[in-house]
Amino acid sequence: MKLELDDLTAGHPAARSTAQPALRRIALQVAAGEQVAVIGPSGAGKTTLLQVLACSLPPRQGRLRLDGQEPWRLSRRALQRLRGTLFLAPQVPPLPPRQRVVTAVLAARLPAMGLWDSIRSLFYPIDIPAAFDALDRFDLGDKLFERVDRLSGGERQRVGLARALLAPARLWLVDEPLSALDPTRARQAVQTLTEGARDRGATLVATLHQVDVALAHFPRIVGMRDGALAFDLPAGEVTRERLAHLYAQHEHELRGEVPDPSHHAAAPAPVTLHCR
Ligand SMILES: Nc1ncnc2c1ncn2[C@@H]1O[C@H](COP(=O)(O)OP(=O)(O)OP(=O)(O)O)[C@@H](O)[C@H]1O
Repeated sequence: MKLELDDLTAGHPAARSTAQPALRRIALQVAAGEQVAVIGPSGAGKTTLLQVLACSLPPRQGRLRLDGQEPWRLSRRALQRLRGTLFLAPQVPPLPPRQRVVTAVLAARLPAMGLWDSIRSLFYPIDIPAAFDALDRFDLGDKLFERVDRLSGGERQRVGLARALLAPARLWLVDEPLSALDPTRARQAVQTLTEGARDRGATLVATLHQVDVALAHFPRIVGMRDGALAFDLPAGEVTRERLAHLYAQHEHELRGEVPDPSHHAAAPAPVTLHCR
């Protein structure tokens, strides 16, 4: 799916009237099948950007187009259909606690199911092998029939991500997918996500606090700060200086070892910035 944001401003309905908009005059184009990581300090507007792309928050000004269509000009039914082709993985996946993992994962397919199959799948999982496959790619095959409330936070987060592999979506919007994962699992998870999106030809936009993971796995990096785009660059051009500027006064949020691509010739040791 192709994304176009044109001079787009957006804010949350519950925000104070004196607060500046969470997104200010964003201009961004993402080609179908592209993979983009959005980084920036807390409060930069990363989640809000995903909410706008997921058509859950309308722009106040400017224009959003998904595959050339302006979602907020569509009929309610057409908007619903369009939403069925988007997959949003929020920071905390909304998994019903008493549900079995298999049912929770297969729920990702609901947008493509008829009413009867949707109801039936809540009681009799329709495609258990596919659920196992998706979970197994996140190293969770043994949790297939476990209840959601018996999983750890990191396991729940990976179940939420496994849903992407089953969703009938052309756009994956993944909000801070690694917050509950240790570094090894985080790298595996992001690898599975990027491969899964590539295999399906889906566009992938992920917000990430782990800058090193973003630079290692995503070809394009968008830096946000104070609701605006700070930069939009190939990963190889995101230097330590740019990151220092992006995270100025928020240095404690910069996580991971960030190699400086501008000094590759001198082959320096990676510089550890800070860990939260
Ligand atoms: N539901 C809400 N109601 C009112 N204001 C909100 C709401 N959600 C976010 N905001 C405000 O919008 C701005 C951007 O928040 P957003 O969650 O998009 O940032 P973020 O970059 O995703 O932060 P984090 O990295 O901490 O998740 C912040 O100033 C925040 O206070």
